[in-house]
Amino acid sequence: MILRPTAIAGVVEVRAEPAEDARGRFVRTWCAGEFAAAGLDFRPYQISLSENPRRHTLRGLHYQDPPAVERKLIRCLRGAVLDVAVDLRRDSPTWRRWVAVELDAARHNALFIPQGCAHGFLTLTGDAWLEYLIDAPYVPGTARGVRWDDPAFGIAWPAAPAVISDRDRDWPRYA
Ligand SMILES: Cc1cn([C@H]2C[C@H](O)[C@@H](COP(=O)(O)OP(=O)(O)O[C@H]3O[C@@H](C)C(=O)[C@@H](O)[C@H]3O)O2)c(=O)[nH]c1=O
Repeated sequence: MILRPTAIAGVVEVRAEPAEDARGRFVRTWCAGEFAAAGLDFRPYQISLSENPRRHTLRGLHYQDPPAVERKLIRCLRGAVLDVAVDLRRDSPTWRRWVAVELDAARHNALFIPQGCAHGFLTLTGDAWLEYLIDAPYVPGTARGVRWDDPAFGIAWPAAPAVISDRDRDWPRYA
């Protein structure tokens, strides 16, 4: 497992190092000790699955305000997505900057999103499944959002969404 920092502090791509033999592959996808060694004290509380049948489905951009903050590790179990994190920490040198990482089930890579960053993704294939490891319980009504196409961020999505929820289309602009 290789933890690769991105341009946003705390947003980390986790690259897998599969062990392969005649039977197939064995892939470590999270390890408390290896995360701690990289400065990430991340202990999952719940695991959730997001199934997206159609290509160019967009979900996000979502974040949580204190005290309902969460950190999450996101991996594509099937298909591929462009996964995006946006830095909403006003005291951060990369405030309002974004990073995008293609998560591909065949590569087993994942993206770690710290608290204070918004997250969203666009599916690049049909039938894209995302697994979330999240360090907090789900509390309905605590999700916040910003718009995927907000000019405050200028995210270079490779395509416009073909499927998006009304809620995600209508999030307020970031002030
Ligand atoms: C997020 C979530 C939703 N739900 C329920 C609520 C609702 O009935 C249904 C769909 O919820 P949502 O519309 O919020 O799902 P979705 O838009 O996929 O929300 C997710 O988006 C991505 C971008 C993230 O980063 C995630 O943290 C999460 O916010 O699932 C849970 O039971 N547990 C959860 O953790």
